[in-house]
Amino acid sequence: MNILVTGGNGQLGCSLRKVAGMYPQHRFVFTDVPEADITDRACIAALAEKHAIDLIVNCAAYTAVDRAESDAETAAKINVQGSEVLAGVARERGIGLIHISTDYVFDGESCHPLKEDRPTAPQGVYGRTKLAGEQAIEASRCNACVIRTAWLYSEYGNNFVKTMLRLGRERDELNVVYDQVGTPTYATDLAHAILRLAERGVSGFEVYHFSDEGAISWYDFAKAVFALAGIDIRVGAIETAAYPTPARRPAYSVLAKDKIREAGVRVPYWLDSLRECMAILSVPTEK
Ligand SMILES: NC(=O)C1=CN([C@@H]2O[C@H](COP(=O)(O)OP(=O)(O)OC[C@H]3O[C@@H](n4cnc5c(N)ncnc54)[C@H](OP(=O)(O)O)[C@@H]3O)[C@@H](O)[C@H]2O)C=CC1
Ligand SMILES: Cc1cn([C@H]2C[C@H](O)[C@@H](COP(=O)(O)OP(=O)(O)O[C@H]3O[C@@H](C)C(=O)[C@@H](O)[C@H]3O)O2)c(=O)[nH]c1=O
Repeated sequence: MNILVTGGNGQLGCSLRKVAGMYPQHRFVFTDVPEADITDRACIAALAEKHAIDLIVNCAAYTAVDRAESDAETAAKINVQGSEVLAGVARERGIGLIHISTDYVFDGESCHPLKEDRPTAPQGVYGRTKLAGEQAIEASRCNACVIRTAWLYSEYGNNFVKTMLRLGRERDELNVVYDQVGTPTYATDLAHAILRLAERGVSGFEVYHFSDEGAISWYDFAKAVFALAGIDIRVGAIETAAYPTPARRPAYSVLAKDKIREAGVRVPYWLDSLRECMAILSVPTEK
């Protein structure tokens, strides 16, 4: 398959680049804003034509959850219009689209793992624009698969693990919320999940949930990062009210993985994957 990856310089895009060599049967075309702005339909259509693309994997998004609250227009342009453009090109050319969405489409009121058909109710601009992106793809009637994931981290880009490592070097103590529960996802695991679904073929419109396995709070996640990194820091467990942010976040967003597991996707335990990522992060990289 010829696979066009958009948002290829983000953390998921970089993770796909890392694993691409393990899938020599496919030819990957990695792009980001300069070569393929997903809001530019002519550009995406031309790339699809030039590289005889069979499948688009969209890793591009506006992911600044708090900033989105005061920059809804940009968030909507990328997360909604961008999705519409990709779906339009996929529909026109009869090719597939794998699109990534988020646990933040849910309100967090459940206390059971969330299945794909659970009613959505995003609490902030980021979640609302991601949900509208999903809906635009479904409405286009292209062959598409939406994978909702959560708490993504990796050795690339910006994420909670790297923030904790930075704060751990700078401070002696830190407070982290313990009343928001979810599951971290190593972007490498998601990259493999995407390619597994790609190989099964994308037809109709399907939503899948994928995160790593388990359920923890951000506090537990921070503690695990510090323990694995050997960082000695006092970490206070606080409630969300004590850590005010512009965007509201779901209190519970553990995703049920039964459907994606039935599709043949492996779901690693969150701590095993965190160990894998931390081993890479602590290896000094050459300039
Ligand atoms: N990060 C997380 O915790 C989670 C992410 N997700 C979803 O997973 C997907 C991947 O996220 P992640 O890798 O973390 O995101 P990143 O923010 O790391 O990467 C997104 C990439 O998209 C690029 N981009 C932005 N606008 C455009 C555009 N108009 N055209 C093309 N590329 C563009 C960004 O470029 P630039 O940096 O220059 O803006 C960046 O390289 C997203 O759909 C996100 O919503 C879901 C759950 C959790
Ligand atoms: C840095 C920090 C954060 N927190 C809290 C704030 C928040 O409730 C929680 C997570 O913090 P962050 O802002 O790093 O994470 P956030 O940007 O909310 O992460 C989200 O990103 C988007 C893109 C998604 O799709 C989600 O799945 C999720 O991964 O931890 C603390 O309590 N103490 C701290 O020192």
